[in-house]
Amino acid sequence: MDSYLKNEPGTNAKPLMEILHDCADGYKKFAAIKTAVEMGFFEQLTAPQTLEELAKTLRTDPRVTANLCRILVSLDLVDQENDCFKNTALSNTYLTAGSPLCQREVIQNLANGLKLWEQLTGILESGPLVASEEQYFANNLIHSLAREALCGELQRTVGLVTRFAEFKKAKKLLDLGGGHGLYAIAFAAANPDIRAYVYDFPDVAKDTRRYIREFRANRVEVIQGNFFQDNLGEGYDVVFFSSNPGGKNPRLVAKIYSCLNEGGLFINKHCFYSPEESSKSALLDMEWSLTKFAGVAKENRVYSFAGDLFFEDYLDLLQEYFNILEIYPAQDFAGYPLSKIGDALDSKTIIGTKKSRV
Ligand SMILES: C[S@@+](CC[C@H](N)C(=O)[O-])C[C@H]1O[C@@H](n2cnc3c(N)ncnc32)[C@H](O)[C@@H]1O
Repeated sequence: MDSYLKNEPGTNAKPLMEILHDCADGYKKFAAIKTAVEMGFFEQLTAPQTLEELAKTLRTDPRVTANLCRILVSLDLVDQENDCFKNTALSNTYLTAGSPLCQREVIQNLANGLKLWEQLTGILESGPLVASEEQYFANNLIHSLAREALCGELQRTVGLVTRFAEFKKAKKLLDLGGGHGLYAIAFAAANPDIRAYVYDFPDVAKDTRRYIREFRANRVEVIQGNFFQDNLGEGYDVVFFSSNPGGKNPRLVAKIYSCLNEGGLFINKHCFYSPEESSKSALLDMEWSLTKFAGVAKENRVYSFAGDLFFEDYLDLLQEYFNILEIYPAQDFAGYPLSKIGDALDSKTIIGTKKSRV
């Protein structure tokens, strides 16, 4: 044992210490931002305040409050001028409750993910936690997706679709597995002739209606159903299908084809795999495998479900039903590098028109 006391280790500890330092640093910064959001720091700091004023209004300990403010200054979320602190443009836009772009749901969603990671030992021993798809999506996920999409992905995606002549003359649009419905809402806003329908599970409908009210979208309605089992309706000029179980599933292609009018647009926006691709991210794969759905079976890679096709095979199938107009890579529309966990990386948006006969 003496040799451990006398001699420095033969293997340098620095790489390990760097990993651990980054982990601890990230965790502390996340806790600081989450706490500041939850305690209302950013609402207070829309106007300059001294530490004493801030601590008094928030009823917080002045010394700990001072330290939190210093962290927020180091992260460029708060500016300090003399004795006063106030929000930067970044936190004013994305961290104050009144802003439609407020990302507090994203922060909550990240925290929900971390809580799952805390159960990793139990999950390793006993297997993934089970949720029904309906419950899983009815928690905070769609709110997080909604607010994150508003940071750029939604506007870019809508911009890709609205340039097509078929969209300009469309009257009826289906946002399949639309969740928050913001895509349907934005499409309806871009074309005053469109009536849009957001199709999702019954448990999600009340949340979709909240967004419809928030954005005063009076030409957007909700359809409740399970798209694997139920009818999708008919007579659509556009079907938009983004980030869903079933997005790469061959069973839904003919169903989507049937609900479209002749020449109608199908937009499929999903994260695809090629046969030689084993993983997009080990961390995302792990988080994906911490839970499983009661209905649709997940595969081991992030955003993969049993029965999914590889990109080339799915495209071959689509081409039997649709004339493919464009395939846009992720950088043309996705949130990355805005995306909170880089999970939009490698998505594609495929746009096609319905063939007259198959
Ligand atoms: C990841 S969210 C995507 C929401 C939105 N399309 C977007 O791109 O941000 C998936 C949505 O599909 C819905 N969904 C999943 N499976 C479904 C099914 N079988 N039938 C109807 N909706 C479903 C979920 O409830 C959820 O709202």
